[in-house]
Amino acid sequence: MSLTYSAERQVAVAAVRRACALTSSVFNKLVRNETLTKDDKSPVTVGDFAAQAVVNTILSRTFPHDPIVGEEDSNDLRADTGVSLRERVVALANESLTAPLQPGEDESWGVGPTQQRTTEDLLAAIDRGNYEGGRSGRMWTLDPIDGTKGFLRGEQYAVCLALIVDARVELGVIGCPNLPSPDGTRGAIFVATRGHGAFQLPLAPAESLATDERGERLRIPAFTPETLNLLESVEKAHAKLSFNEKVARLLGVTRPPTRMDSQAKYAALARGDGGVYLRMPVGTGYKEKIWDHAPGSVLVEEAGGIVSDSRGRPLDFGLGRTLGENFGVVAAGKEVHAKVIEAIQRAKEEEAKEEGQ
Ligand SMILES: Nc1ncnc2c1ncn2[C@@H]1O[C@H](COP(=O)(O)O)[C@@H](O)[C@H]1OP(=O)(O)O
Ligand SMILES: [Mg+2]
Ligand SMILES: [Mg+2]
Ligand SMILES: [Mg+2]
Repeated sequence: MSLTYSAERQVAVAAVRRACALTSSVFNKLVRNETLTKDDKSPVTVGDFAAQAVVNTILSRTFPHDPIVGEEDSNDLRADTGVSLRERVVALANESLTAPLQPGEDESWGVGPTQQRTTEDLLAAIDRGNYEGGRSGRMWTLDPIDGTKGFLRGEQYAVCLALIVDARVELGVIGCPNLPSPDGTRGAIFVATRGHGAFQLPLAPAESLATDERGERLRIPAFTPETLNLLESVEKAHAKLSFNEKVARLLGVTRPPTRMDSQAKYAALARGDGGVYLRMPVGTGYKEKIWDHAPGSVLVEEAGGIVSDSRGRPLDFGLGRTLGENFGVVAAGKEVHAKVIEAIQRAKEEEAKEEGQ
């Protein structure tokens, strides 16, 4: 029987919940000059930095020896001579960390409010995320705001955390503050432990909720070509959407794709809102990051699906901070997955013919 990782699950869920509350409140107050552009031209906000400081601080209290592969680092904040960005991050992180005990939190796992931290403590906490990754041992991987562009548009984004042991993802937690539910509310948290299923929990649990709540179990349903549709990026620079169109046609898909930012796509797939997550490289040599796929992959696998690259090879989380040689990502229920891999081959042949003309 596989390990249940109960302590890790409790701590990870609590950390993601606190970070989601933080990012939601930041969005409502965000001003233009609280966003920086990183060297790779992608945006990062005070919310990304503060959420990474909060999650890493919470993880490090219970698991002080676990390394963390986090997306952000503190270099730009330290270099910020205007002080304002840095101080905003510190204030936001402290507000989140010192907030009273939340429903669903269990102090016996070392989860709950902490003391105020200094600026240096919090910058160091962000930099706990600088682990290079690798094939052996335990490590966490964190994307404090996955889909920053979606976050800035007020659309989908996710706070994503996973525990990887010997290159295998054992636990994944995805907080989606803006994901709509059929009952008209917004926000949900998704949790999967390898061998123990995928679950959806309320983002803000009711006061009465027991601390060992398991939530609603998720299973990917069966699809026909009529009910199937693709889940894909909003940003054209992140995935080759013209290729997705070919694959959809070859699969006989008639419904339009659902475009959403972030690993909310994996969450939607796990609960049956869309049948295929397809992400093909745009050809710029960008290497996918482990924090962009680790929690989503265990969630979909535990909901009965398969996650691979576009050639059908498993994603390799043991190569460092990136997925290395994996080419694209395909996630879907078992039957659909095999058909998608086949359709990708045919779409590639079509593309080669078109280019040869
Ligand atoms: N050039 C790129 N190609 C593919 N993905 C990228 C690229 N630049 C950033 N990303 C990351 O892709 C993910 C978003 O993909 P999607 O379009 O599916 O939402 C994010 O993790 C985003 O980082 P970030 O976490 O900084 O938002
Ligand atoms: Mg980013
Ligand atoms: Mg990301
Ligand atoms: Mg991010």
